[in-house]
Amino acid sequence: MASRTSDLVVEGNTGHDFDLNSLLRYSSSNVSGFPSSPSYFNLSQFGHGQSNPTYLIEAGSVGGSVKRYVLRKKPPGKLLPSAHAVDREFQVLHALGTHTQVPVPKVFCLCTDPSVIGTPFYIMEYLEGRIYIDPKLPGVTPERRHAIYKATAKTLASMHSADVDFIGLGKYGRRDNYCKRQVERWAKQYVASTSEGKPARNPKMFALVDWLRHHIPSEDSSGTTAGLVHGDFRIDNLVFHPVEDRVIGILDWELSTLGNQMCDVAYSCLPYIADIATEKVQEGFELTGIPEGIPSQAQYLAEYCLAAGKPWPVAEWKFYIAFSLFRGASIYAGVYNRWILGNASGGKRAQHTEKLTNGLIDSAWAFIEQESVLPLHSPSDPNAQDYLKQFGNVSENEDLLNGGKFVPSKKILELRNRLIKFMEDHIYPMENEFNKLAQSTARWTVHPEEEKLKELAKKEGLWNLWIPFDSAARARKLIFDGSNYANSNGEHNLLLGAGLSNLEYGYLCEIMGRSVWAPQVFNCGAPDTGNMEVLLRYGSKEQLQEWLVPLLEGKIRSGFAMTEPQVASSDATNIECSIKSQGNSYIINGTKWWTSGAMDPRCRILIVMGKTDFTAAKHKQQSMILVDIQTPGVHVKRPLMVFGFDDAPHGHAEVTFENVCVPAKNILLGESRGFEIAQGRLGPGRLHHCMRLIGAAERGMQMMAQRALSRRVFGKLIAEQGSFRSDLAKCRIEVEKARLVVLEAADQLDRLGNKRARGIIAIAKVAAPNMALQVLDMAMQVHGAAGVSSDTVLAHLWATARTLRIADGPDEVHLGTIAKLELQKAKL
Ligand SMILES: Cc1cc2nc3c(=O)[nH]c(=O)nc-3n(C[C@H](O)[C@H](O)[C@H](O)COP(=O)(O)OP(=O)(O)OC[C@H]3O[C@@H](n4cnc5c(N)ncnc54)[C@H](O)[C@@H]3O)c2cc1C
Repeated sequence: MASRTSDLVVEGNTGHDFDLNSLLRYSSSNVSGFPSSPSYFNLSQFGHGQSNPTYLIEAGSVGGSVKRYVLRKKPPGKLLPSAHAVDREFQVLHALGTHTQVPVPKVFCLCTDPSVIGTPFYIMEYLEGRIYIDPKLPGVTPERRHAIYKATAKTLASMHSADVDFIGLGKYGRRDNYCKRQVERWAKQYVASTSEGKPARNPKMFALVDWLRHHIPSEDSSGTTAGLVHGDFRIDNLVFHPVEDRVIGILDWELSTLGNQMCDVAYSCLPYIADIATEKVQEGFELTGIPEGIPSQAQYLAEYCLAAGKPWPVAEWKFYIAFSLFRGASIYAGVYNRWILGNASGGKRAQHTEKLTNGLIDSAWAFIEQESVLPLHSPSDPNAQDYLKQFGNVSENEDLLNGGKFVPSKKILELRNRLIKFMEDHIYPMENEFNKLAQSTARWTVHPEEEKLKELAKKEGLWNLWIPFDSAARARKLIFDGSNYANSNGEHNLLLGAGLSNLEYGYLCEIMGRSVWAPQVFNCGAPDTGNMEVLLRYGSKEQLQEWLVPLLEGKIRSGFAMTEPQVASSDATNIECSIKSQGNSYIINGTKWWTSGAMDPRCRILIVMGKTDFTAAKHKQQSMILVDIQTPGVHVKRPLMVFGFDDAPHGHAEVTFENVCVPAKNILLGESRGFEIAQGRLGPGRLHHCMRLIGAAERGMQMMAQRALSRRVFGKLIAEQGSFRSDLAKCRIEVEKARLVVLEAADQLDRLGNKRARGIIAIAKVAAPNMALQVLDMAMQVHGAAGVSSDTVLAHLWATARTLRIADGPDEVHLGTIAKLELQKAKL
């Protein structure tokens, strides 16, 4: 049974005696939204946990609701060196909460002044949810147990995928030799907690230290498994949503640092090995039987490895588990010592921790002495021979038949079929009509049928499918109060998409790419998706409400203005547009071109990249700012042509900015953060182009084959000509190769994030346009003169594909990235 967060409060026990008035004064001035002179102010201590004392603050004014916050402080008294650093907890929570979708409580303020309540503390958001104290999950159905463990593995993987350099935690700790340093650190702590007059020392602990020193995995020194480490990642440090089986907050970051992430993974697996809730420490699930529904250790680990992109750790697992048990033993020895000294924050429970310490040491030795501790291969590896032996014949195993890496799920197949039908029923039949208007004098107007099709797409649930579930989570929290959003007449109109991963979207985006007219009908067109992604990831609540919501609704469109005619813009450090701070405003001056979408009559907002500081470091000069296209001084000068296509009514415009004055609140993320945002925007946006290019190529393949089967040349169908058959086959090979690369890139983007997936994204961005050009060129060839005319869609698809060897970074830039990573690998 889960405990509600509020159940964990111990009534009347504030543990320590500190000045409540002083705390109230401090909170009123430093916590945003805190009642200024509350008529009700109460403090109660959370009983769970042995670490930094944690309190529930409740404050309310007459007639208003009671607001809840959580205070976490350093314990009083003499402490072990470097322990209980609440300032570090605050730092990591702030970084993750601001820059990632990793679920953490929002932090409000850090107070390092001991005069306020005696020791440093910070105040954070109170999360109402469920906490599972017992990892056996008693009273929970098997299905939910399974979901809870799966969510735990995925949450750990998402936290481990945080790009520490990007989120400002690059110096949060040393990355290499983590285990080496940790073994010494906890050995020292154990010695400090056990000595004359203190708890007795256990000689097996020193033998364990020795074993660990000799078995540190080589990846520990190379740093290949390094990143953000939580240090105490276990199920009872997670707050689950009140009703859904997903994590809404990771708590207790006291031991967090940078280092070897496999230590976190092993630590989270300890319930399989040891039961620290009872004195029978050595009886983990693997011995007592895994409660129904909870995955086996190997399955849990496989879930994590798959989500985090980590290799199966069979060779190193003995070390990591033994290390976790050793570290646990040392921590509990410290708790027991504090209990003896009278300042353990967990109260009476601490008196049992000596037994726990020794039990963990015994568990470590029992584990080390086992012959094998994990199956040779991950259960998710379909080639795993021992898995097959364990689970029987491959052909009888549905998971293996249906669950290959690039086999879409039933949900995606169903969406894909609906999308294909929509294309056949509504898009292809309208292409001629749309084209006609786009070539007429009324070209810069929107065809009324397009808006009708948008409504239809919404009704059919084919709307905003591009939104990755993690980006949706932020918007849901910031603007929709945690709920999905349906329009007032209750139609199937989920504005935040269908909760898909980038990989899942790949199977759908490809279908949209078969027609240049399709993406915008599903609100999945460029540059809107990239711009919405920027707002979803980096926009403030106000910016989201003003601009993101109408974009999500498809009521307005947007442009992204970075490229400038006078400088080589593939290197964005060259851009010259100036964004000057002036009082409460920014003044923008510059000329942009190729601002796609700026000609569209529905275009209302531009994201402009310019320089706020021409003297700063090269990548810190740039910022991005939101500019309402109707602001005085914004001049949309002319549409640019791509091989004779102006892509009306959307268009690619030259736009000048003449003393354009916008409010300071329009800056995105803050000054000098332009490059950071560009990196976040470009990964998914680039891949969407690649996905659509696969679809464009498939359309070319289909048209080419149909033409070849119906057109006779020199007495034979083209399809009967040997040279054609060989070319067709080569095209198919290219399409399949490129599709695999694009799906792999989407999968890596989901699992590893933008930065770590940059190599494969660059490969996809070069491979997809070049493949599409080859296939469409062949399709045009087979169509003869008709192929290069505007009587078929081929020329337009080809022209669009050709621009993508330049737009979103020319091939050469991506080739440079690929080569750089390749050379780096060789240097390791
Ligand atoms: C249809 C279309 C739509 C676009 N939409 C937008 C938009 O919405 N918003 C926006 O801001 N921009 C947009 N662009 C602009 C596009 O992103 C830029 O054209 C692109 O970044 C290249 O910049 P540039 O044109 O200034 O070329 P330059 O930077 O001058 O580069 C020219 C050439 O130099 C070579 N080169 C560059 N770097 C290297 C290198 N490292 N090694 C070797 N050779 C190199 C390449 O051959 C490259 O093509 C669009 C472009 C097109 C064609």
